[in-house]
Amino acid sequence: MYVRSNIPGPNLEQKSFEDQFSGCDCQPPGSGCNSTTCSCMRRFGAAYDEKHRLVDIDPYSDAMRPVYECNGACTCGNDCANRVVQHEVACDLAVFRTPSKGFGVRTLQAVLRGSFVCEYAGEVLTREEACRRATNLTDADCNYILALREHVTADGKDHVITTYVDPMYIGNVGRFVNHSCSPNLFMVPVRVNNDVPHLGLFAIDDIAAGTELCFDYSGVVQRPDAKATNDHITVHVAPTHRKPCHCGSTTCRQFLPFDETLYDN
Ligand SMILES: C[S@@+](CC[C@H](N)C(=O)[O-])C[C@H]1O[C@@H](n2cnc3c(N)ncnc32)[C@H](O)[C@@H]1O
Repeated sequence: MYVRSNIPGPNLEQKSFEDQFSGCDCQPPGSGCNSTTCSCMRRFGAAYDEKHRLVDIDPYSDAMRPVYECNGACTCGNDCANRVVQHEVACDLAVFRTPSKGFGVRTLQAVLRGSFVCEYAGEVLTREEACRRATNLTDADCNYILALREHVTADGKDHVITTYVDPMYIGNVGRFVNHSCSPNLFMVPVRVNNDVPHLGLFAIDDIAAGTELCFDYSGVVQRPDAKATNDHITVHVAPTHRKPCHCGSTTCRQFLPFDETLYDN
């Protein structure tokens, strides 16, 4: 089943997915939203430039400021520059059959660095449901479950917020985006109406029309000059769970990233 954006999976309340944030009172046309006057942008600054591209991109850093877009309670209107991921798929994409990775996605148009491409949308799962589904997969199945971990500091303490998204049964085109050890997309959690993040995929660099789109499933983007290494891959997992990677990159780590926490309950 197709969804534009994340929806609650079993045992998750619809309420958390409804409008919860208050809005700005900036006025259209052109919204007038900017990081000085707009209450949505004032906290963390402008995330996007006037061409709707992410500013301050550093896909290789594991620290990035949160992205909060204008939302349903704002008066600025749909043309506001602080609304990007909520507009869904942003360029012409085609799903195609790859030689060794199942289906994949390619862009039919050139994509500029920092541009939003599409969301990785699906059912948001509890940890228990994510583990149950992961454990039921056979080695031949595609694994679509993505665990996003956000490290935040609040009240002087460090917290990890984990969001499990599964587009296997219910999702959008993002479910067909394959892994690469030298990706051209990276994932940014973006919040719009509530605390449930949208998993936005953005271009790391300019991408030519016809290119396959991929992101690094580990959530860590290696610098282009990095040497191939398996260091970050947990070695004590059952080898049957580890799938060979066919990304073809010269810095390929040979196996797809594997999240053992989905198998340890
Ligand atoms: C999110 S799905 C991607 C879409 C999938 N290829 C399909 O046909 O629906 C993830 C699955 O795709 C396959 N896959 C993705 N990237 C791959 C890669 N670099 N090498 C081999 N298989 C890959 C694996 O089976 C993985 O579990």
